Amino acid sequence: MITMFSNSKLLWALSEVVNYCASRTSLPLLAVAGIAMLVLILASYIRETRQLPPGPWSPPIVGYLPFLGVRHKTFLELARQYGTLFSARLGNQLTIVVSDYKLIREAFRREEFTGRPSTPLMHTLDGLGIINSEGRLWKSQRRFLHDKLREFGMTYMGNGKKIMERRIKNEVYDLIENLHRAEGAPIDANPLLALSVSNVICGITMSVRFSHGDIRFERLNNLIEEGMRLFGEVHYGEYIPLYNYLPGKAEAQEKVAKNREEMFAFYQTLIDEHRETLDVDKVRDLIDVYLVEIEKAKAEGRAEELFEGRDHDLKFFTALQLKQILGDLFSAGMETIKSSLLWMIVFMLRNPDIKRRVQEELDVVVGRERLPTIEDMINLPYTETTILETLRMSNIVPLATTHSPTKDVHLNGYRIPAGSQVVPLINCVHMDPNLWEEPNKFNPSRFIDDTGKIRRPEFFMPFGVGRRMCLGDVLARMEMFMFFSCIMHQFDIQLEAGDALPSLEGTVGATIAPHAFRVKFQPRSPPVPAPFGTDHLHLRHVGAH
Ligand code: HEM
Repeated sequence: MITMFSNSKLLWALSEVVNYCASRTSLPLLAVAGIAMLVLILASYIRETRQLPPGPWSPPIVGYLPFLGVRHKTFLELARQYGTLFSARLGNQLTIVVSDYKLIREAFRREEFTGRPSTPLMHTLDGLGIINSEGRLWKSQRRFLHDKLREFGMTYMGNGKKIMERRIKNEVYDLIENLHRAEGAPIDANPLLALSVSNVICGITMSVRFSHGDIRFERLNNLIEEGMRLFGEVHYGEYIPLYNYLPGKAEAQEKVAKNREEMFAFYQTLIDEHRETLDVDKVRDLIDVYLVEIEKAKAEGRAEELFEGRDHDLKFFTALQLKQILGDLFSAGMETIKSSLLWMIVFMLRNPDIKRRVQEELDVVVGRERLPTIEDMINLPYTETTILETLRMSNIVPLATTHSPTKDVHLNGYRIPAGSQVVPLINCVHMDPNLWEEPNKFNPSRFIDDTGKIRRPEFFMPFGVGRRMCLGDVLARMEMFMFFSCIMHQFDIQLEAGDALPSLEGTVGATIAPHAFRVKFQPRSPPVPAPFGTDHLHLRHVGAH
């Protein structure tokens, strides 16, 4: 406690008095000095707590954790009670929740809010990668990835758009072929979407595509799913470190580390293969991009400085940072798109009028002779706003990622201490009746202005905002448009007679995804000649067929 308040000269002087009295064994003086010190500590604690945003009372040690339930829902309730900026102690972590869109924008544009909280999970990941890194490593990696991913087509500008469209189109055509195979019978679309969406991101990062029924893909997916479940199990340990020592919890933690090792072994095989065939003048994917950087740094004798000197495995050619980047992009780029597409299907099943309007727009603008392309996006405002409305209502990442101030800062008159966890409550912004008319109604037209153009209000923030906003938003928008428009163009999606409408309550995991449901993909007539039998660039199939 004394070290906690070491900046207070008065406390320091008092502690000197206590030490002096203790050395002279002057008991009455010692008691008085001790009490004075306790009073000062208490006063200082109260003063500091008073400067924090208001929030619910909570017991010591566990804080508000026992009452937390489903985090984004509980936070919504607390925001209604304590306002747009509130604080709550969760175990040993102070959490600050922001639900006013202007405050979220104000905070997240500031450099100080780009830190990540220091929790046991963050330590497992060694602060490497892009999602969990911070400081100089994050800054340099974010700039590097931003530039390199643009070169691979993650841009709306120039030739890049065409490159990316070609990648996505191939996966869309494969998906359509696979959906046709179901011959209109009810299916769970989840695994097929997971495969197609994974192939897009794995193509960009590792030149790998998986086939339907591929055991390596199933294993990777199982590892990710198990990772999510295990993360749920050790979740309290993020707030109460001793929790991880309870029976069963240490094993769960060990399993998290083991799964990560297995995934990294998979990436390592691919990295080794890339290294053997590397042509520095002909980079194929993100692995090559990193290998070229690493080779360059080695040749210039600055390998130790690469990645801010954090990747201690570089000298063993195992490139830990590269593996964490591959893992980050795979997990961030797969689950999000897949869940969003599943929600689009759910909303279409629940709103047949809107489904018909989307199909009419596609038929008029694209016609029945070909499939939609990225070029059509600008002429398909109703299709595009149906995607935006899905993002608004599904809130698949309701709490974005947790930020942590790198130093004490002030926001809206309150003190936000360094190291606290700052959470933007995006679901609150997206469902606020003061910002959206009838927020519970699925209405794509709310994104269309009087001139028929698409408008994106500044309180629409599915990709987060500020310096750490989503790095893959351009890819995400292209993918969602291509997959959704082509599915809607080719199929009429329907429920099996007697099946209940899929619920709007999602399953909380890495994203909020719809509960499992079955849907029929009825080919639309007249049949569309699709350019199937696709060209898969230079991608390599891995695993068994
Ligand atoms: C519908 C699809 C997606 C949604 C809704 C989404 C949403 C988000 C959100 C809310 C954040 C956190 C922003 C913050 O905390 O300030 C984020 C971060 C991130 N996203 Fe996405 N995302 C999507 C797709 C993608 C894709 C396809 C990629 C892959 C390239 C990707 C890569 C990332 C990365 C790397 C970060 C961390 C950025 C950083 O820490 O600097 N996301 N995303």
